[in-house]
Amino acid sequence: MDDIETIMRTAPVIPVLVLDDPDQAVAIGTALVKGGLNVLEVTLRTRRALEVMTAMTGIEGAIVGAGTVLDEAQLDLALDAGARFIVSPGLTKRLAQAASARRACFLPGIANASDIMRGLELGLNRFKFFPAEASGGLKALKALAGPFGDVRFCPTGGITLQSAPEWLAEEAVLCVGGSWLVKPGMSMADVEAGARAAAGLRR
Ligand SMILES: O=C(O)C(=O)C[C@H](O)[C@H](O)COP(=O)(O)O
Repeated sequence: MDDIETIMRTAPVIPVLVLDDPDQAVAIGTALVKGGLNVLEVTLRTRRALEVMTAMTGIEGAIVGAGTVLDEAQLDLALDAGARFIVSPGLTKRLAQAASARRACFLPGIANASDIMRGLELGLNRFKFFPAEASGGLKALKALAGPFGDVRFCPTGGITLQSAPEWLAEEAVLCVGGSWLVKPGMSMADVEAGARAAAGLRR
């Protein structure tokens, strides 16, 4: 079975994907994996997101999870559609308990010390730091890492290929997430080249 730490350590960058066409999604996912980014977060923000995710689970080498999971119903739908991990922008007790009951690999979002403490009470210590730049950026992450020495993060929100290295240099950061890897109008060659650049970032 997967665990969230292993998934976070698989690649330095997790592409955050907003896709609505399963065929196009498979092409994009294949290009990302070819470029070296194996962990793919499919946000449940589009009408066909679950279908997209299921289609992408067939890509060889891909570890496909669901993002923007806001409640228990979405958690169940995502897991049933083949999600190997679940990302949420925030952390609620109900969602965390449902994820634990289903033994899901769960990466909830936190933005401050109280969020982290709530997560620790629920047995969690791997979090998405979201929205990373808007919540104070690297300065805030460094400050939060002080009192919570065993906690590790995947900062997401406002991060770019240019800013990713300084985040990844932090011991508390296992990977970063970002939507910059796939933007409308990009060719598959562009997606693959962008993935290769991101996959080459050092931690
Ligand atoms: O949909 C979710 O569940 C989210 O948490 C939001 C995404 O992670 C960010 O939108 C990605 O941030 P950008 O790279 O700045 O676009």
